[in-house]
Amino acid sequence: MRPAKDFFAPLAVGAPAPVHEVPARPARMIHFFDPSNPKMAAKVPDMVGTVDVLLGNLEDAVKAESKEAAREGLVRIGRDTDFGEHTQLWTRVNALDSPWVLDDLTTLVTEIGDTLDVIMVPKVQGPEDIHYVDRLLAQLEAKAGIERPILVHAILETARGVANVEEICGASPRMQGISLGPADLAADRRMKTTRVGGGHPGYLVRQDPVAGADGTPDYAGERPHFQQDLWHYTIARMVDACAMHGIFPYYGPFGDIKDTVACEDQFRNAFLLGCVGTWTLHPVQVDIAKRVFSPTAEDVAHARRVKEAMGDGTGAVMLDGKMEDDASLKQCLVILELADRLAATDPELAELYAQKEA
Ligand SMILES: CCC(=O)SCCNC(=O)CCNC(=O)[C@H](O)C(C)(C)COP(=O)(O)OP(=O)(O)OC[C@H]1O[C@@H](n2cnc3c(N)ncnc32)[C@H](O)[C@@H]1OP(=O)(O)O
Ligand SMILES: O=CC(=O)O
Ligand SMILES: [Mg+2]
Repeated sequence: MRPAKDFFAPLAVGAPAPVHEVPARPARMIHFFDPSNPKMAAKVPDMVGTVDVLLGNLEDAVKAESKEAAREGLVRIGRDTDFGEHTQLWTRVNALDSPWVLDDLTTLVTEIGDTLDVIMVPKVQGPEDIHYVDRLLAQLEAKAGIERPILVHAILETARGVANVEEICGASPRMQGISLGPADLAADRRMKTTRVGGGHPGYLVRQDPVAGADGTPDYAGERPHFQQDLWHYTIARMVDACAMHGIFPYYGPFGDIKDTVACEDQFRNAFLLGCVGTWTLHPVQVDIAKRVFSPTAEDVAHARRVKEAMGDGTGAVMLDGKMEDDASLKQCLVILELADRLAATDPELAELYAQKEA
């Protein structure tokens, strides 16, 4: 165990000092692209300013024969693209047990380390994986003369990772956040869904049978049933672990690209539970993520009214027939803080929230 006094010490001579607080930069959508795919790569410059995060993916979904081309493509994109003030560049490197990850980390940090904000590490099993990446990044940062630490984001996609999620979140001051990886997690847990995220029509609860004419339960009769969320437990656990450690939770992939309705539902469930963003795999998912992970103008206006009505923040008041008090004010402050942060980088939202105020 690293004692508290050493937690924020750089892990290599010459490496930048770790951050004490993870910067709360908007990351409503982490937009995945394959840097080895010329069509997708060509779209990156035009996406700057339209998405919060562009992520050059090197892991799953990139063919083995294209791993090197993807790495080189990302280096080119990192060097040649102006990401502006508000779009971050992240990468997802290959898994720690793969033959590619050492070259991914070495190449990316030394070639474009000053442009990369966050490195997403897949299939994290426990804090030991983060410790390995932490020390290696410090050595590479020192070698490359990088002045601010590159942050680390873990994907929660193994049963062992879920069991260790609190320790993973607290493993390093580099930890920026965690994403749910429902596809690998389903496989690792031996769940019986073949979908990439989202619900399943078989996972449901059904209303009790009503009594038939003879007073006994009519098991064959019409009984409403409701599909449940397969991912609720894991997302809730991830949100608690992240909140406890002051880092950020994210929903991951929603693979049914054509089902934009269910995608929006899944994103909104994650938003309501505390996630700050999601992955977007296709351009069609970007606006959905932007809409869902930005508070509505109505929510912001309501939060402002509660804040106003609560005066010094203590006591209880009635507003529109509902009780508001110190705790509900805190809920409203979460919305207002998020709205202010997003409005600072998104002029459309700034205008929307200001209009509602007027
Ligand atoms: C499940 C576990 C995980 O690890 S999920 C994370 C890994 N997976 C990914 O990163 C997948 C990323 N997305 C993709 O590969 C593609 O979007 C997939 C799903 C294959 C669909 O591609 P495609 O059949 O070309 O779609 P399309 O014809 O509707 O595309 C229209 C135009 O948009 C482009 N496009 C597609 N996806 C992206 C993207 N992520 N970023 C930027 N551009 C994208 C396509 O190239 C196509 O362009 P054009 O109009 O032909 O010039
Ligand atoms: O990497 C993501 C997943 O769902 O697996
Ligand atoms: Mg995965």
